[in-house]
Amino acid sequence: MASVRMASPRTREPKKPTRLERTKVKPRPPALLQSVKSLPLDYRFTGGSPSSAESKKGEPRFGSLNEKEKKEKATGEVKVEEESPHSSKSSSREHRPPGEAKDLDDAKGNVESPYSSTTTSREQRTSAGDEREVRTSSSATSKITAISLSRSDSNWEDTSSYVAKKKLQAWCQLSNGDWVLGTIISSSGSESVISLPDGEVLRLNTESLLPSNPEILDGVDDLMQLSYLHEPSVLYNLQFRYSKDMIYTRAGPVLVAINPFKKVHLYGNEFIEAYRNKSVNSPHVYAIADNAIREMIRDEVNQSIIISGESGAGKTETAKIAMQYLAALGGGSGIEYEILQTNPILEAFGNARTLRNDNSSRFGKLIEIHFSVTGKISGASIQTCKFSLII
Ligand SMILES: Nc1ncnc2c1ncn2[C@@H]1O[C@H](COP(=O)(O)OP(=O)(O)OP(=O)(O)O)[C@@H](O)[C@H]1O
Repeated sequence: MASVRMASPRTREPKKPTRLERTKVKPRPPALLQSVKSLPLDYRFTGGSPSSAESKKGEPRFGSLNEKEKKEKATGEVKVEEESPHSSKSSSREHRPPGEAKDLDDAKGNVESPYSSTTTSREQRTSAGDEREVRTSSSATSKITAISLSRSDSNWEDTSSYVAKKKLQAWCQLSNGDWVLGTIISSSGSESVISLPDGEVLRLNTESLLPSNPEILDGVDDLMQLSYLHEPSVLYNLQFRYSKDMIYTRAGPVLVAINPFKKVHLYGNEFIEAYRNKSVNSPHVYAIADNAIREMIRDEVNQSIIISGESGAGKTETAKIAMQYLAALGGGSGIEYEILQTNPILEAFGNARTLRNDNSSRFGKLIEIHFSVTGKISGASIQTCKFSLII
């Protein structure tokens, strides 16, 4: 027996998007990046890894690009649990990544994607089985708190000094919390003079500057690839990708998703086939679901996918997307269609409009999808629960 569990619990969150507005990340000079609000000053982010933004030839492309951008470059059970404690954080920038968006353009037949939110996923394994957690958070205005790093705890002093001496670009945080990428003009002693994109020149403590990653790392699909992992670098990378409709980014085993609040060409049969055939390796919910079902069949161990995030982050939609993939791979008997059709019924009775989400789930869900030995869906069960926190 094996099972894959998908859960989307809400985490506590402030009532309104406040932190995101505090961090402003400005794109590199050549890039069309816009300043992005980030977490409060007392927050620090640490990112994951880099990944090439460019998609491989022959692979379906993810994310839609405008013309200008184009030019630029067994036996088991699957449990789907959905709750919705609002708690995911994320911030967004208006930087746009080059690679994955192109994949989306090439992908045709993504007619089935009414989704447009961001999500984050994690993978956890237990002795009883594999467990994955997916955290979702609202788009550009959400905050990313999963990875935090305090400056005081970091050892950027030496690096900052080097950056200052080389007159390289560095991140500096303004009094309002916004992050700005500036160019170091000079550095003497503990002070550095930095020029901001808007022409403003500031004299700051050299130690307060954070080194920027080389441009070649802009838009990497895994935050782990970033040379410098700190709040502005993570925010910059996420915003860069988001601007290219690349809403999914890896942070090691975790999948970070930014809610686009619009239709993105990332879903549909063509993408499902692409991930099923392993012809594409871009971060995606499909990839998470694919790994879960493959490991379930291979190891005969139940799998869990946990989706978490604040209200409106896209947990419910992400769960649907994952179920869509599982149904496509394990379907055939027709029961998968019935399972998918439970969503509108549950939402009709259990959803309500809130300040944060017009279609907010007012209950938690644990969906179990059972598979036969051959890997086909044999049944499912859905459990609901109340939320202790109602916003
Ligand atoms: N992948 C996506 N692509 C496009 N839009 C999305 C996507 N995910 C979410 N959205 C949009 O965001 C809205 C909120 O998403 P969703 O209801 O899934 O959030 P939630 O985290 O479940 O919220 P709550 O906890 O309040 O139930 C959706 O109605 C949809 O318009």
